[in-house]
Amino acid sequence: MSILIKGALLRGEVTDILIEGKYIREVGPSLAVTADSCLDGTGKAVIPGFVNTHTHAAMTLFRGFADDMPLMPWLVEKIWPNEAKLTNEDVYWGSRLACLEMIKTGTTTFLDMYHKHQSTALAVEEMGLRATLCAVAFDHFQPEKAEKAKAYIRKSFDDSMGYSKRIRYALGPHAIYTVSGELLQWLDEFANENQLPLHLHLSETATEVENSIRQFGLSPVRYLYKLGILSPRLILAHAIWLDSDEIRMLADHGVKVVHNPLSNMKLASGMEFKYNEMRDAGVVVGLGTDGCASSNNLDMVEAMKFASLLGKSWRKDPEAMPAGEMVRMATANGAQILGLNAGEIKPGTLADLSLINLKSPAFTPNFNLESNLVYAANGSCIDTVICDGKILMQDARVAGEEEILEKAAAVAYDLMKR
Ligand SMILES: CSC[C@H]1O[C@@H](n2cnc3c(O)ncnc32)[C@H](O)[C@@H]1O
Ligand SMILES: [Zn+2]
Repeated sequence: MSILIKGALLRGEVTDILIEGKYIREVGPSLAVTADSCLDGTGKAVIPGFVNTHTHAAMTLFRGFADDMPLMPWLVEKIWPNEAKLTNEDVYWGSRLACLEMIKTGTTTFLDMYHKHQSTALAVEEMGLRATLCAVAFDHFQPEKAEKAKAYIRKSFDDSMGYSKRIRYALGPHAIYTVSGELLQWLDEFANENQLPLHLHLSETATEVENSIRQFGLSPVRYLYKLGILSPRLILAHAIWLDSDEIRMLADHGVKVVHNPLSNMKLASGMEFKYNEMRDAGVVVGLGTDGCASSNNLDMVEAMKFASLLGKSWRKDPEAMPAGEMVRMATANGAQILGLNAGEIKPGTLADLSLINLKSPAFTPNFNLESNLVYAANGSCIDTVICDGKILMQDARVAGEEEILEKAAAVAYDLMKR
């Protein structure tokens, strides 16, 4: 199967793009080739698909359910009691809704940490996206729960899941306040043996850091260092409350970090994400939305804008976090974090890309595409999405979207009544 995109704007030039199978084969002006199908790129710009490197897809079911609260009361009083009631069917429809929202806003890949990840896998398989899905682990410092968590992880990776290569797996210990050091070390060893990423919430709030010092005698990154689990496989979400030595330790061990500006702002977890310091130290930083119960949507265009404006504001520096770096954080950096040959439009990379409709106020005039994308637009500018060489959305329409909206709303209302 081949697709020819004709006459789209790429890095300021009118360009053709030939996709063959899963890959971008050729990029250039007026390609003299034929293809099975042709997309008219006139009045459109092509960008790499966004890589959302931290979310909880099925939390779409909790959108608008528990707003205006700080992290721990929000989790303990509102979210966890309802997550305890989730069925596979709930997670499946919540994940289908998340995939729909991601496709409509130009995301082609996501890193997910959520319960019943096999149901998310089914949704991702059907919706055509690419994802790395964490098998999650909690033990709340109780040895019998740690044994159950280990058995769950072993079983998850024994079962042959039989999905396409678009779906990969990872381990998702929730946080250092819900997972014991012993279980974290076991998971790290399992991740090492099976070449899996390990994804963890860390240093999200000042209280988490204070508690870590009280409980373990060390700040969170130093605690992970002592446990011996800082490694290039480790992907940290949030990582707001870090000092300069901790940033150095992350860089030295090749640890990756994901910035979640909307959730950090809405839960008032912290503003001072030290992007410049991490970038300068050599830490690869990706961008995430977090789940819809804390960021309320999965729009990576909005996340780029919030990341940039928040970074400029707290530093009192308008030069901080410029648009071009935000686009890289949301695309190439995310692909690098997940070990994917994607995130750039060039021959040989995976055909994961979007077309922006430029015929809109946000892109008029279009002196600078990245500026308009980050500072003026939102995810509704996306017209066409291709993932793994397949068209998932054309003319801003995704097949079956009405049914997904209907079913996801029904399971969300039913969950709250249970
Ligand atoms: C291990 S399943 C994922 C778990 O994480 C919870 N969660 C969602 N957002 C956050 C956040 O910002 N910090 C910590 N934990 C979060 C989610 O509700 C699931 O229980
Ligand atoms: Zn999270």
